[in-house]
Amino acid sequence: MKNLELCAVTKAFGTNTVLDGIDLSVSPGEMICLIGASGSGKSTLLKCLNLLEPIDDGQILLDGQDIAEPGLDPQPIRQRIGMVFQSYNLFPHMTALDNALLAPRRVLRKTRADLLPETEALFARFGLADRMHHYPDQLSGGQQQRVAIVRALAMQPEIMLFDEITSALDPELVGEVLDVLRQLRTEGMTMILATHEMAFAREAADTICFLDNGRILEQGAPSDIFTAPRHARTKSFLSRVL
Ligand SMILES: Nc1ncnc2c1ncn2[C@@H]1O[C@H](COP(=O)(O)OP(=O)(O)OP(=O)(O)O)[C@@H](O)[C@H]1O
Repeated sequence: MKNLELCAVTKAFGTNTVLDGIDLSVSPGEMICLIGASGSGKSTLLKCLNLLEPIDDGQILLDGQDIAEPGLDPQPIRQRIGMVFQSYNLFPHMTALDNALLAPRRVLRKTRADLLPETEALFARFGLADRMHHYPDQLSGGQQQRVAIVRALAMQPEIMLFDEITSALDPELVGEVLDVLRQLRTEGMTMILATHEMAFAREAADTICFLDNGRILEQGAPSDIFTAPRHARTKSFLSRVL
């Protein structure tokens, strides 16, 4: 059973068609890397899945339910599909722990005491046990991004979306954030990420989707896409970035 299915998803900003009939099936535990040139629609696709952008046509089926139907309350869906952005967006006046507790307290309506054991365990799992009580400006960029991931995981999502989460980091901090993704993958989290980290995509993804002008031009195992791309445009993109 596929748990997320996109059928002919279309999205335009004015006359600019940014997603042009995207079909994509996402299996439980699968890691999909979206690759493609700047402006090809990767971020917009992730935002549509998180209901931050409405789609114009098509369906987004989560366990068979069309979550893109106008008028649906996005909140319960966002609980199930978490998203992490390039900018960590942590509240500067709150500790890392309080940042992570905020949404579950409000949305899941659980008390701090109820949430503490599992949230502390999340910090520990991602090597942040000694940083929980620090404020964002006391943390490195890599640590802040890992806190942002922990904050999203605290909502116990079934699917995680990551939008260029290492792009703002100094090169020496990228590895620690990619390690979190590797760990989530071994734990069976379903993930879709937009990334320019080709080496990581090649090593860690189950499926690579190459986006070109709002279309998935080709998709497949990294070994196929990276070694024998079928389309000239994929080839040309890879020759520029590898
Ligand atoms: N809110 C918006 N309003 C108007 N146009 C937008 C908006 N968001 C994105 N676009 C346009 O949609 C297209 C796709 O942008 P998108 O950010 O999805 O690409 P991307 O593949 O993620 O690029 P990058 O790798 O640079 O992040 C671009 O032409 C962009 O200018």
